[in-house]
Amino acid sequence: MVLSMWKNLLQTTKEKIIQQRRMSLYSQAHGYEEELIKKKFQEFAGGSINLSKEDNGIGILTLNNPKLMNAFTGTMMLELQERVTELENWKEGKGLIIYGAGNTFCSGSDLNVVKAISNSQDGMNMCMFMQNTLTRLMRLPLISVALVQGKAIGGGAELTTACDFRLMTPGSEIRFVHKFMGLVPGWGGGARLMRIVGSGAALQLLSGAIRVDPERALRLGLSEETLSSSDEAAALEEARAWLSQHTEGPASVIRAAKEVVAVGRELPMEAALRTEKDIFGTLWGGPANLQALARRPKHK
Ligand SMILES: CC[C@H](C(=O)O)C(=O)SCCNC(=O)CCNC(=O)[C@H](O)C(C)(C)COP(=O)(O)OP(=O)(O)OC[C@H]1O[C@@H](n2cnc3c(N)ncnc32)[C@H](O)[C@@H]1OP(=O)(O)O
Repeated sequence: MVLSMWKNLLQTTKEKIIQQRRMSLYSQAHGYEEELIKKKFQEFAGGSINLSKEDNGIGILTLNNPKLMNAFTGTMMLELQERVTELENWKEGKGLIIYGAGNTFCSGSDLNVVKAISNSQDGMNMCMFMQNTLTRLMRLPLISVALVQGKAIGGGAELTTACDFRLMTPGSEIRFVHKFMGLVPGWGGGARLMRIVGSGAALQLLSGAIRVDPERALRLGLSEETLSSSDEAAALEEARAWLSQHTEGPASVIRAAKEVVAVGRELPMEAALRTEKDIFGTLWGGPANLQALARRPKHK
């Protein structure tokens, strides 16, 4: 009787944590009209967002619009939301690599779309749609990596900040060009950049639209490593190898490690501690814990 009660409590705790983390940032209460903007996005087709979920728990998400440097069309924004929902429901997932087709990352919104939605209502709905989607991406219980080859420009630069880590190839560049558009980041990239590199560096990168090459990115803590190859296939293999050192082990444990850091990143201290306690409770005495105790591992 006690065991089944314990299992039910654990399942409820897990579901509670997941549900809380999945709630969208914006709803109608914020004036957000999701169905309206989704309908508008449908008018701007082109490109795709492809997701491959592998048996080893690593997902590969490809931004696929190489003719336009992987700029986001309207349907690509819709597909990104669909892929994030798929990833939220992938219980075996441990890691995610996001990269662009054609040896370049992403040049932000398709400027043809930007021109067509330059009115306030559409612009604000696009902003809230992409902030909702990228916040959910950031909160996925997977360790995520943006593999930056070529250019990550504007919204593309913002997308890199929604990942836990960035890996860059020689000659690649992250650049927040928003000021040249008479804008500031709208996909949440300003708030996330500040938390990654600090307010001073974030303000310099935004106000100066500074070209961040791999060396500068390492200095700022914006990139973890500069890969050795610029070639698409080789760079992807290097990124897989880098990620695999962080995703080896049971999915339940890897996913919980990301959750603990994600709540620590976002919640006030006492709420983060209480949520960490809940996450700890989902693992204590669980299969991975009991198997480890049976093995009595030595960490020499
Ligand atoms: C909140 C996000 C924000 C918003 O939504 O308001 C944005 O992200 S706005 C968009 C910000 N992005 C840009 O301003 C990037 C514009 N593009 C470039 O600066 C360059 O294309 C660059 C640096 C990415 C690459 O330059 P390169 O010389 O290597 O290539 P091309 O410029 O010849 O580009 C090839 C081809 O792609 C088209 N292209 C590139 N980026 C976009 C884009 N964002 N939207 C639409 N089309 C884009 C470019 O026009 C070329 O096509 P072609 O038919 O040959 O002219």
